[in-house]
Amino acid sequence: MTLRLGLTGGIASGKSTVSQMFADLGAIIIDSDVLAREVVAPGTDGLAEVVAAFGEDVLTESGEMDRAKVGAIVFADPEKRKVLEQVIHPRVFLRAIEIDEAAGEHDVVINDIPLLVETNQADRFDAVVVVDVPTELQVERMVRDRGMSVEEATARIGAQATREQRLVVATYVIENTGTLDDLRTQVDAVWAQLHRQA
Ligand SMILES: CC(C)(COP(=O)(O)OP(=O)(O)OC[C@H]1O[C@@H](n2cnc3c(N)ncnc32)[C@H](O)[C@@H]1O)[C@@H](O)C(=O)NCCC(=O)NCCS
Ligand SMILES: Nc1ncnc2c1ncn2[C@@H]1O[C@H](COP(=O)(O)OP(=O)(O)OP(=O)(O)O)[C@@H](O)[C@H]1O
Repeated sequence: MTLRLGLTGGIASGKSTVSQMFADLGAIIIDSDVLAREVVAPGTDGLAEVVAAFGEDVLTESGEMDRAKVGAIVFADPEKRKVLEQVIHPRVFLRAIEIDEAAGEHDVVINDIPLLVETNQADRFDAVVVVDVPTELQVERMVRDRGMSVEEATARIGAQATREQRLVVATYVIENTGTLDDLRTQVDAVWAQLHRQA
């Protein structure tokens, strides 16, 4: 039986790092952030819809979506964020299902979905893994690694579900407050439990 997992957590909680650790153990990863880029790549109907909604100004000179510009617009205005999500989310969902359905019978498929709770997807998985970190650590990582201001980092966190809302749907919680070795120990433990569950 294919085992289907949802993996979620707040921005900069460590989802991609955890995904990579599961991939090293043999899981197939479906990364929603990657799909969200593919569905607005140049030449897609997704990008055409973004331009129809936000104007040609959100394109770079080479015709790509200017992510910094769109980010500045949508994280300052929830209505505009909704417009962007209405273009991107259904397309990401369909692509994820397609990839998921192609998985083999013995595979563990991990769907890395930052907005799993916000988009109400917990029920479609056999288990949900939540990567949990204190908000201050999220801000610290975004400022240190992504050149964001504290205000920008706080705006992104404010656009997401709370830690508590995510913990409600968690089958497994991974606390990412220690070292990468601590993180790997927890990933290994979840992997072992999943195989007992299967
Ligand atoms: C606004 C955009 C252009 C900013 O691009 P940028 O390259 O700066 O960020 P990136 O896409 O790498 O996202 C980084 C993180 O931001 C957070 N985030 C992204 N979109 C959203 C959103 N709509 N609401 C809340 N948080 C979000 C997620 O934690 C995500 O992991 C981009 O995030 C986007 O297209 N968002 C809408 C699609 C979406 O909801 N993606 C997230 C899951 S599918
Ligand atoms: N335990 C840890 N110790 C030190 N650095 C870490 C740890 N976990 C993650 N990081 C670092 O924190 C940053 C954020 O991690 P990562 O990219 O995995 O988060 P994410 O949840 O996937 O982010 P996003 O929501 O933007 O997709 C990365 O630079 C990563 O290397």
